[in-house]
Amino acid sequence: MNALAPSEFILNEDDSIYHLHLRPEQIAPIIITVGDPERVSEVTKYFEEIEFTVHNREFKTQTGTYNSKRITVISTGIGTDNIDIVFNELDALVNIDFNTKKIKKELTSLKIIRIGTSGAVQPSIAIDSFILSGKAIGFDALYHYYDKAEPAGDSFHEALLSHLDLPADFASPYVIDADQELASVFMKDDTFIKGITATNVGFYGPQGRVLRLRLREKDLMSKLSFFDHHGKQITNLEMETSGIYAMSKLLGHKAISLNAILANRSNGSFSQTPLETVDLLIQKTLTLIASSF
Ligand SMILES: O=P(O)(O)O[C@H]1O[C@H](CO)[C@@H](O)[C@H]1O
Ligand SMILES: O=c1cc[nH]c(=O)[nH]1
Repeated sequence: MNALAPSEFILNEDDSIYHLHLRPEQIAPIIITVGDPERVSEVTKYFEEIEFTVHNREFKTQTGTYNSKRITVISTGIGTDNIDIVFNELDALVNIDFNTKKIKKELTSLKIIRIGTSGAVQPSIAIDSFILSGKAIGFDALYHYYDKAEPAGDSFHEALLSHLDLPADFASPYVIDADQELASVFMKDDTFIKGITATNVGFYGPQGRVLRLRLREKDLMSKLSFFDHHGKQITNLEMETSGIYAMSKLLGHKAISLNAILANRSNGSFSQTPLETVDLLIQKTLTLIASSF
């Protein structure tokens, strides 16, 4: 194959990749993603060693060692548009040769774990609990831009589309599963609830929040909470998981998303201890990584 053109595979003057500002040797095989750049050091404060800190725009990265395992922690900022950048560039860091600018023959598969915050849509899900997204429903359009082998008719997806019956000018929601192997490692800890996560394209209107603007699809939140396909219900809302699952599936990486439930939209409540809840999820995640990989 030809070398990738400088307009497609973009390197900075120091030969780091365009947005993340990272070089291939700076990436570990285990990646933790967080939304908030401030959360990166909340994870790495538990590391024995931090090799470096690189920060460009919303993308802050630290690689270090926890319990002798090399781990990279990176912030994605908010939204699946950022996920497109982070995942293409993380993949390029391991699967494109930075000298020849060609795709490597032997591809590397990363283990990727998101530690995020989220709002529950079912009344039974307690504030400050933890959900592992077994499936993600993408209300964003990211997955539609990439060529893929279409899955054979999935009855869950078909039932969801017909239940939601969205206007034709909304993106058509897509559904992608978590990596089963990684999910089973984390489900060994019975504090995780296995859920179905809706990833929305905004925090306000797209998640049914009304401040000053009125909504077009006024009953979208109740449609999400009442959807039931043979006992499978949508549990929570956030803004990155579908993109993470889509890009990981397309690129051959293994991903799971862990959600600290800070809001419950069905009863209007919000966590009294958001920082402590996220910290507990961080500690649980690091312990499971250390004991399982
Ligand atoms: O806490 P993070 O990881 O950013 O996740 C959630 O919080 C943000 C909204 O407040 C969105 O990014 C949503 O996905
Ligand atoms: O309600 C919530 C809480 C956290 N993150 C979201 O995207 N929504």
